[in-house]
Amino acid sequence: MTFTLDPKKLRLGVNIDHVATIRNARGGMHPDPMRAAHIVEAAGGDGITVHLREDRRHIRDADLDAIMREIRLPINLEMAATDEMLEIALRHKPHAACIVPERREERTTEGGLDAAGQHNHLAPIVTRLADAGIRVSLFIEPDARQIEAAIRLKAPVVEFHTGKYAHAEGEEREIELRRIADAAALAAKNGIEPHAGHGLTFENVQPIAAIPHFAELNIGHYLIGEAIFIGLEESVRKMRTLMDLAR
Ligand SMILES: CC(=O)[C@@H](O)[C@H](O)COP(=O)(O)O
Ligand SMILES: NCC(=O)COP(=O)(O)O
Repeated sequence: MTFTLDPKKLRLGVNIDHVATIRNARGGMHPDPMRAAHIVEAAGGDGITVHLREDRRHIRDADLDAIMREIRLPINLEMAATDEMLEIALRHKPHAACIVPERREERTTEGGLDAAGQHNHLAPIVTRLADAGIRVSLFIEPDARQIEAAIRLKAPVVEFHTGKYAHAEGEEREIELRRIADAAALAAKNGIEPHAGHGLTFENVQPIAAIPHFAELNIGHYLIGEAIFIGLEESVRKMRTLMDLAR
């Protein structure tokens, strides 16, 4: 399926991985990530993000099959740069594939991809995804060296890892925010569409959403956590409103 994206809109991609985390804690089918994807669609989310981890700790292959079959929103598949994940992406042909670093023992994605250090490994993967019509994104740190590597790799999109910003406070947070804003400007100047994500919440999203170059934010863990208290529809709608107010 092809999508026409509104260049003026800051899109909200909702990462539904952690619905599967809760399901997997007990086995069985509840709560179903597909139901979450349908609610996101109804609540005004612009896309669904899933990270099919190598260890399948949350989203599994059958979830991806169902999402690709039934959901009418653009799907952003986060994937490690491995042969297995490349084969899965080429089989499903999602709207976008975001290449992320993965370490089996990490609790969550701890930083950006070393696109500069892994050029030779990443180049054929980026090319094969792009040749299949998949919009390739690289999940990188907001760092000029990594943006230059993305330019060399001809990636049309980068997603800046906002984890350091999300965990910082006071002056340190301001420094991280400036780093992200400068990186977004540099990417945009070089024809790369900047996205951002990781660790974003109702409290910290607005300064990121206010950065004019950003076209998309991908947010998951917090939205699913808040859904326990206010419902998923309200959680997505509230994030959407905060993002719109920041623009
Ligand atoms: C790349 C990234 O930031 C997302 O994949 C998100 O963090 C998903 O959750 P896990 O890190 O728990 O897989
Ligand atoms: N790429 C970031 C993402 O998909 C969501 O990260 P988080 O909001 O779950 O931390």
